[in-house]
Parts: sequence; structure tokens; C-alpha cells
Amino acid sequence: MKIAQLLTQVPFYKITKAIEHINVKGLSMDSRSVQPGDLFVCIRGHEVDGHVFAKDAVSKGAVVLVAEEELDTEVPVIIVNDTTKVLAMLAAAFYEAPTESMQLIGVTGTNGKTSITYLLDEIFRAHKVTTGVIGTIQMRIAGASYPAKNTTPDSLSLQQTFARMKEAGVQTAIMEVSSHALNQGRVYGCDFDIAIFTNLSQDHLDYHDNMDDYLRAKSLLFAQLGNSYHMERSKMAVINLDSPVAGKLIRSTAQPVLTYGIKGSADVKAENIHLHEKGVSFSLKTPAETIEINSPLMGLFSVYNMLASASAALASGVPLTTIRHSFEHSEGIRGRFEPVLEGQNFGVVIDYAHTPDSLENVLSTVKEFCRGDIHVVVGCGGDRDRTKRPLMADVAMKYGTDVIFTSDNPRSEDPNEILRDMTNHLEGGYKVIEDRREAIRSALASAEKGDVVLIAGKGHETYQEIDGIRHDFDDREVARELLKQVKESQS
Ligand SMILES: CC(=O)N[C@H]1[C@@H](OP(=O)(O)OP(=O)(O)OC[C@H]2O[C@@H](n3ccc(=O)[nH]c3=O)[C@H](O)[C@@H]2O)O[C@H](CO)[C@@H](O)[C@@H]1O[C@H](C)C(=O)N[C@@H](C)C(=O)N[C@H](CCC(=O)O)C(=O)O
Ligand SMILES: Nc1ncnc2c1ncn2[C@@H]1O[C@H](COP(=O)(O)OP(=O)(O)OP(=O)(O)O)[C@@H](O)[C@H]1O
Ligand SMILES: N[C@H](CCC[C@H](N)C(=O)O)C(=O)O
Ligand SMILES: [Mg+2]
Repeated sequence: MKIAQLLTQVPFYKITKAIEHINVKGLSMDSRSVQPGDLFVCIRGHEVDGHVFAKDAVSKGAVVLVAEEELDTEVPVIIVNDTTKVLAMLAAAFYEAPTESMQLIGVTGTNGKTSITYLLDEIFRAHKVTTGVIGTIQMRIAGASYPAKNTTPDSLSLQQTFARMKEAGVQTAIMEVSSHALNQGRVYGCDFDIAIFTNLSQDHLDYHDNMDDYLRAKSLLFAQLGNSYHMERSKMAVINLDSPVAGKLIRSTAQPVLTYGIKGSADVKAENIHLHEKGVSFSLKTPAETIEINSPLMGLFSVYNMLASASAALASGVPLTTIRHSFEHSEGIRGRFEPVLEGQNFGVVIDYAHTPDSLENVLSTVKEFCRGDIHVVVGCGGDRDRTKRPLMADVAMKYGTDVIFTSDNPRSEDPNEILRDMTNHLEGGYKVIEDRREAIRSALASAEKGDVVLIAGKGHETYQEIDGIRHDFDDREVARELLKQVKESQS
């Protein structure tokens, strides 16, 4: 692509040498993967400053650089004041603004993002729409799955993914938008049609200075909504009115707002909620009509996820009967309140709860139906928010009759240090078993008829990350395997 065509998207810049003749073959933000003919963008990262790799990028064939400072190099440098935002603009331009030719729904909030994207995917597919999904578990393009490195990819991979979606005929793309992504401008350059807010509770205080800073990052999605030249489709912010920060988010967007909730006077409401052992039922009330929902999804938090999904689907013109059909036939979400059934006489549930609030939601749901003891296996991730560790331990102790603290991706940290952070303030009444397999074995071995074993924190994950190495580990497989062993030893 001609450089002049790319630069039409960049408002202010200074050029060190003539560039008109340059034809850009590709974009890169990582010197390790530069190809001849690439434009290389220097990003100041969390770990390193990409400007130091400029020479390396040029030696691999980069023909032009985008930087925030003058660089000693033979190729032209385009100097801008924010390379991160410029990378996102260039990426959107290079891939011909793919999000402008599809509907784009972004979901943000501490918990529920993956769940809502999956519910929306089921609804839109039932409505015969070709979908794309980007998020924690994987990327899906028109039915085919691809691995995901981050919940929200960097702006370059993201625009490339949208281009692939466009080519595959995707009509609606549904994506999770993490606070890290918003803070790092990964979604700058995306033309969102609908932005959904789930909830805000403590997480990621290793990255954000405090909860206000975390909220500010989340609010960027709503501030960005409608910030594109392409305004053919109407925009909508979908906001959980029961969240204490709803007002702040409503004020952060200039677009129309559709609220959902249970407690207040939301536009889309759930009434007559009945939580039971096999799912939930409730009346879904919209400004136009009311419909009865019976879903196999468990817990009050699932009602919130269904309300958010229903609101976004309604705003997209999907009939309420299609929405109901999807909720009633939902396949559930991998690693989210997922039962493991091997013929045992107690319940085993795998769940991705890795924040105090999500653990509270899941355990309160278990408590509602469990007639026996509650066994909890849980740990906290290394190199992540340390202040949530004692809070998660408190929640486990509040509900569990048999609590086993264990490892969950210690990463570069000493697993025992993490376990000490979780338990230092506790007086006793729990077990610490660092090896996660042994922790699960202990819980399953002591479970009796009518009990429930909750294995929390890793959900769909298929690894245990220790010292930068990902070892195969899948809570669901381990639980299945150990349940078979328990059964064999009993027969
Ligand atoms: C802390 C954090 O968010 N880091 C993200 C960030 O990387 P970074 O700022 O550390 O990058 P860096 O290593 O300093 O490198 C800076 C620049 O130099 C370049 N470089 C680097 C080395 C080299 O040899 N050559 C080179 O050119 C890099 O390509 C980059 O452009 O930008 C990268 C590209 O977008 C991300 O992949 C990376 O996510 C890391 C892997 C990560 O673990 N992030 C987590 C915390 C995260 O983002 N999580 C959220 C979900 C959280 C949730 O909702 O629960 C997510 O969206 O996944
Ligand atoms: N609406 C909700 N409110 C509170 N907790 C929820 C909600 N939905 C799901 N959860 C809990 O949070 C866990 C994570 O859910 P989900 O994966 O949908 O969230 P997420 O926002 O995508 O998380 P991540 O930030 O890790 O991507 C679930 O396993 C469940 O325990
Ligand atoms: N997206 C989250 C996932 C946490 C999952 C948990 N298993 C952990 O490793 O802490 C994060 O990267 O913080
Ligand atoms: Mg997610």
C-alpha cells in the first residue's frame, strides 16, 4: 500500500526524509517478526521500549519507521506523539477499516465478558447471522476456531483478524474488551456499534493504580462509541443499571443508552426470578413485551449475563422469541459453572472464578442447592493483583466446609509466597496443597453423597504456568481422571 494512503489516517506527524516513493508491504510492532518492506512502529511497552529495536527492524528490511523521537537510521522516520494510537490507525487503514463493514459489539467489565460473548454468538447464529468472536477462550471466525494469546489482541493482530472475518463473510463480530486493551489503545481504530458494560469489582490492581483508574479505562469503550466517520448504523451503549458505577458510564458516552438490571427501573428487566438446581427461570421484560425464560444456565449472575445479551440482541433487531430459544438451548460455556459427571454421587463444578466477586457469585449459587458439604479448591495467579489474594481466601472460607488452597499459574512467583498471601490472616480450618492435582484429589477423596466440589480459577485453561513454562493441566480432565480412580478404588 502507498504510504501516502496510510498516512491520510494520521493527523499530525513530522517526517525526517522523503517518503512518497515508499510502498508498504506490511506493518510490524515486533522487530522479531519484521519482513522486508514492512513499516515498523516503535511502541513504549510495559517491559521494554520498542524504540531500541528500530535498528534491528531496519536490518531485517523495515523500509520506514514510526517513532516518538528522532532515530539514528538510514530509513525515513515518521515522528508522532503517540505511536500506540497511530499503530491502531495505521492497522485499520492497512486492512481497509474492516469493522466498518460489519456490526461490532464490544463487551467490557470485570466479570461476565466471555459468557456474554458466547451467549450473543448463540443468539446471532440462531438468527442466521455469520459471526466472529474474539476473547479469552479462543477466536472464532465463521465457525472455525483459532487460539488466543490475550483476551483482547494488540491493535495490529486485531485489525488483521477483522480483515479475515470480513473475508469469511462475518456480519456480526462480538469481542471482549479488557481494561488492559483499553488502556493500551488496542481497540482504538475499531468502529463499535454496541458497547456493553457488565460490572466492576476488584481485579488487576497490579496494573491499574486504583479502582478509579480501572473504571476510567473501562469508560474509554463508551467514550469511543460512535467516534468514527462511519455512522450509517445507529450506536448503543448497553449498561448494567444495578452497578454502582452505571451513572458514570452513562455520562461517559454521547450515544443512546439501553439499561438492564434487576433492582431498579432498567429498560430491560428480569422479574419473578427463580434460581433452581437445573438453571434459572424469570420474566424478561422489555419496553415492548414480556416473555418467560427457562434456561439451564446457573445462578443470578447468569441472569445478568442473559439480560446484557438480550439487550444487545434486541438493539440489533433480533426477535425476542429467537433470544428465548437461544437461552433455553444454551450449550453452556466451557469452564464456566461446568459440571463434571463421571457417575459419582456428589457434584463437581469447574469454574473460572478468579476474582473475589466471581468466587462469591459462584459459591453463593452452589450454597443455594448443596445439601451436603462444600469443598473448594482455589488458588490465585502469580504476577497479578496481590491484594485480591486474602479477599478470595475469605470468600472460600465463608462458604467452604473443606477449603483447599492451591496453585493457579504461579508464573514467576514462588507458589508458597502466593499461598502465604492468601492465608496469612487466617486462623486455620483450611488445607494448603501446593500441587493442584493433589489438591483436587484431596477434595474428591473426601467428598460424600450430596456434597459439591468447586474447582475454581482456571475454567477452560489447559495449562499451569510455572516460571514462564506452560505445563499441560486441565482441571476438567484431571477431575475426570481422578473421579475414575476414586470409583475404581471403591469397587
Ligand atoms: C502488561 C501487558 O498488558 N502487556 C501487554 C503489552 O506488552 P508489553 O507492553 O509488555 O510489551 P513489551 O514487551 O514491553 O514490548 C514493547 C514493544 O517492543 C516490541 N519488541 C519487544 C521485544 C523485541 O525483541 N522486539 C520488539 O520489537 C514489542 O513487540 C512491543 O511492540 O502489549 C502486548 C501486545 O499488545 C500484550 O501481548 C502484552 O500482554 C501480556 C502478554 C499480558 O500478559 N497481558 C495481560 C495482563 C493482559 O493484557 N490481560 C488482558 C485480560 C485481563 C482480564 O480481563 O482478565 C488481556 O486482554 O489479555
Ligand atoms: N455477570 C457476572 N457477574 C459476576 N460474576 C460472573 C458473571 N458472569 C460470570 N461470572 C463469574 O466470573 C467467572 C468468569 O466469567 P467470564 O469468563 O465470563 O468473565 P470475563 O469477564 O470474561 O473474565 P476475564 O476478565 O478473565 O476474561 C465465571 O466463571 C463466573 O464465576
Ligand atoms: N485474564 C486473567 C485470567 C486469570 C486466570 C487465572 N487462572 C490466573 O492465572 O490468574 C488474567 O490474566 O489476569
Ligand atoms: Mg474473558
